[in-house]
Amino acid sequence: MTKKSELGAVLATCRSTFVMAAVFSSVINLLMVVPSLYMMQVYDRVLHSHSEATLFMLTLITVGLLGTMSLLEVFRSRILVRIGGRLDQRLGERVLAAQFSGSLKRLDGNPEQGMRDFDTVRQFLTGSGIFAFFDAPWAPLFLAIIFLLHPLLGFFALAGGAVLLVLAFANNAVTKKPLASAGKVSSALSGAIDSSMRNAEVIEAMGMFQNFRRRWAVRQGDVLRLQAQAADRAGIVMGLTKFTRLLLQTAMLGGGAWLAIHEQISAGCIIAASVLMGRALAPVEQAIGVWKQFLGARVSYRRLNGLLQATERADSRSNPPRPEGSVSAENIRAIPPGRDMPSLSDLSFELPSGQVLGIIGPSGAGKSTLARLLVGAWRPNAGTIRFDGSDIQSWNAETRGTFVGYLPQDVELFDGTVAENISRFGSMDGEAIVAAAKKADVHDLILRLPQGYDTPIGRGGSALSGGQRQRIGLARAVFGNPAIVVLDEPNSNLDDAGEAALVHAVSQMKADGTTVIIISHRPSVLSATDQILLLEAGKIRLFGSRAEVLATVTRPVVTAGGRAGDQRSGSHAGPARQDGSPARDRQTAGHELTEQQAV
Ligand SMILES: Nc1ncnc2c1ncn2[C@@H]1O[C@H](COP(=O)(O)OP(=O)(O)OP(=O)(O)O)[C@@H](O)[C@H]1O
Repeated sequence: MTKKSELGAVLATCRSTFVMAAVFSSVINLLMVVPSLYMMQVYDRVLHSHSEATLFMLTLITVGLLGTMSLLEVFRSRILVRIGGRLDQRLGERVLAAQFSGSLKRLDGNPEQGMRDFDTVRQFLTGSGIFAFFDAPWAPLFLAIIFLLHPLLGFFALAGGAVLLVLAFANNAVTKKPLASAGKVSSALSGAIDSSMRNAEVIEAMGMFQNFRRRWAVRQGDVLRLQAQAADRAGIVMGLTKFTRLLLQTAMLGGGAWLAIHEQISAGCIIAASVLMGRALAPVEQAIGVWKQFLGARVSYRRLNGLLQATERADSRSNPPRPEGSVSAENIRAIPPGRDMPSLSDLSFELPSGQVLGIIGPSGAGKSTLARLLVGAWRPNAGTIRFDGSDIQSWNAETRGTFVGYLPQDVELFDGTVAENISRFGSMDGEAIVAAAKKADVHDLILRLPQGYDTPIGRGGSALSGGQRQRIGLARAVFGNPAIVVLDEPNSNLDDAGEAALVHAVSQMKADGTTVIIISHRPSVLSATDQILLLEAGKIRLFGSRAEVLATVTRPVVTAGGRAGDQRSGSHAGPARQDGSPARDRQTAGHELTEQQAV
């Protein structure tokens, strides 16, 4: 299976079910020919024989045939439902994974759409709309039979089909624009509602609800106006379509009667031609009804194919053995999604296994960006992050997660219990969960929660305080004794006790030989580090042992004087600069570190 045709290949595996549905369609359509011609005979015979018994018998047989056809239609629908099941089984999880990975990479074209696109394609393939495509190939047969009955009737049916087609295109043309605009406004609106629901507390606290309501009402008004415009236009075309169909049927009966009066056809032919024309035009009518659905499904199919192509399958990596924990960054350059300027450039450093590295630097220096790169959440635009010499991308995320712990700046716990969150929603190994909680020094805190480890924490961890979330997030990061742990400002919400617990946890990890990378400005936390890396404007300003870096960073109070300006150039990555430009160093880190704070 090539990556390019992944979706097509899965659909191909559904081919047998499609074929069965098509076979049933053929039988139904063939059966349709039989009763029509049969009814022709019935009426001719009855008209000649005047026998009520014959009429009764033949009518019964015709009803039997029509009943069989309806049963086959039921089977046809059931087959399509099976296709839906197969699609789900084969593709559903893959699409979900592609959507996740596409969102992570912030792929163009809204990867969040992935599952919705999948549903659209599936609904079309398994809905009644697809019957139009099964039935359409039979329309020429019905037309041909009408032609055989009488060429005039054949031309009439053909012209009727053409008129219906024109109406279908007209319907599409007049509704396309307002519907597209309504869709755009409506999806922006639902995004805005989502965001206001997430920030409901801010809205309440600052009395912003009425403003939001007014904004919503204006945009919703636009959606309704555009939808009404499309519906009005579609209504006119639908009305015209209905009228045309009735006109065609009546005209066919009238035309048939006229031909019968002139003895060109038998009376039974009138009935047969009318039934056959109904059947020939049915797919055209059906197609009119589902045309929009078809176009939507086609757009979704293409978008989904693009998403599947852009996101590789998770199991294609080499997955080297679990690393000891040495970390290196080589010439890293990282441009955040949607930006032109790099947040990090020319960044290289090496950290031996088991060391604790502190990363400091002013706001926007690129610390969180570096953290995301180090755990593989983002990929560098150039350069490589390695664990024990292997590119971290050579592990798939699931394997990498077994030896990497990460506590992001926004902790992000998920809906579930405390235990589920700590175990990362994996196997509920009670011992490992408690061990992680103890390592993060949060065990006692958890026991004090209403249901201990089974306490549900609500969406986003809303049932917990900021500090509690952060400490449980730390337990999640150290769950399973990872070899490398990256903590992004793990103490931003912690009180003194929490911070002491954090320092204790870091010391314990260090004792266990875990490599810890910790972004923080607090001296108490930095006291646990072996090395410190000072980032400034996306570049390494200083990198070296804690004592050296902190000495350089905090020296300026004594020496700042007139040296600030002339020392500004020449900063580059490397070990702690003994010739550092103190005033500048002071400037870069001084917002966060004072000489009193520094250890
Ligand atoms: N998801 C993102 N999308 C776009 N730009 C981003 C994103 N994340 C970070 N950036 C940009 O990258 C730069 C570095 O941001 P980063 O969050 O890494 O800084 P930081 O040093 O962690 O700052 P802080 O100490 O305030 O958390 C900033 O200019 C920021 O605007």
